[in-house]
Amino acid sequence: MAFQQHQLICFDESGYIARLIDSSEADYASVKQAAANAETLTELRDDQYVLPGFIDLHIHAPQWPNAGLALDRPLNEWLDTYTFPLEAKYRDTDFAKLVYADLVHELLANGTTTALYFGTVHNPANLELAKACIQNGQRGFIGKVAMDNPDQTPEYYRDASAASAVADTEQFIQQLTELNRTTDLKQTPVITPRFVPSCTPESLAGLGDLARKYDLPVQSHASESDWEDGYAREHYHIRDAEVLDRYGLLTDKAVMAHGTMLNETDYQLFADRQTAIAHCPISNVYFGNAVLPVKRVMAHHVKLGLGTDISGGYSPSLYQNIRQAVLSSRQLTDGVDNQLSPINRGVADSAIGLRTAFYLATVGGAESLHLKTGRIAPGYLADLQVVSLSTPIPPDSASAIFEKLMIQTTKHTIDHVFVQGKTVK
Ligand SMILES: Nc1nc2[nH]cnc2c(=O)[nH]1
Repeated sequence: MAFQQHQLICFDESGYIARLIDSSEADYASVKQAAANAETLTELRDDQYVLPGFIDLHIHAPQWPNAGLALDRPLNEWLDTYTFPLEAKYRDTDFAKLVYADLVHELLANGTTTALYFGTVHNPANLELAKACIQNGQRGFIGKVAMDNPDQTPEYYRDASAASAVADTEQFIQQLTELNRTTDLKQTPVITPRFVPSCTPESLAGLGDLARKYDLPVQSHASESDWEDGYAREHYHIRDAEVLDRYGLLTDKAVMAHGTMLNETDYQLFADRQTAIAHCPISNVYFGNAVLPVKRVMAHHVKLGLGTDISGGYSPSLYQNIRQAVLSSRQLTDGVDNQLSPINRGVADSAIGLRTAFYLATVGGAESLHLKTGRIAPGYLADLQVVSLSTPIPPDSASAIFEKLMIQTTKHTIDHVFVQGKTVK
């Protein structure tokens, strides 16, 4: 990660970064003047900094109205009590339109330029999410949620059968392909079995086939909580990750959320399949039953990004999740039971720093989605955020500026956001 001062970042017509021009280069002044003349120059103040836009690698769009509410039950009870009743409301497309416009706007305001979304079972509502992304200027990866297991889903909110879960997923792929003809900001359909407990073996198999047929990304949850981890062992007699793999769902374009209870064998499987994990550190405090050992996962060369997991996580800000990723990793290192001796209390050498957490929110997410974004470099998408740092005494080094930005940025100090070269905030 490098800090550069007084550079021009030039965008091309397709929204990519064409060139970075240092102030020592011969044409710096002339290129800057030409941009000023064409009224395409954005000039920054001394207290403003450019960062790559963030990639939210796991978010449930329909749960936005519940963000900050109802986190008092374990995962399976929380789904039944709070989450499924809310998601069922998206059969009303007007309700979906209202919520999704607000959510996409909020994420962009927080510097999130790409998001990997779970929708609901309802395709008209999922299409509204895609339209909200296009209208507000965000790159969305969007999944029609598949959940057809009558033992684990309520009658009022489930796919009627495995066949209809798969057919509706295929319909959504086609609908999004059609919608994409109207825009340069392509929205990507994602194969989305909710998680192993919500699905029958038949729907998991059908969705694995669709992922292969269309070569599309896949998203689901993996070994989040003792309960989910135990469900696979009880019902399939293998581990959760192995169930997903059995049905062709661990691909190099797959992103599995949480993974807090994955073991070393699972990490190796993820690495072999080049499947990514979406780390959701705020949500994991509530439902994860453990801290994801980010360093250990990265040592296995598993791709890893950062997600808000609205509304299991309460904040739409990846800055907040960057901070929590660091905090949780420090508690993992030290341990939390003060009755134990320091040597037995934690998992040594688990702490990560802000740079690693920032990497997850940018490059880690981008690589998980095979996107040329997350870096400020020629050939990368111009997905950027301009943040300001108000401080009476300016920090005296690039690393101090970076640290303060990571800890103190709120949506109110994010001044501009660009997606694919276009201003969206
Ligand atoms: N955190 C979280 N975990 C899940 N597992 C299955 N569905 C969900 C969900 O909506 N949120």
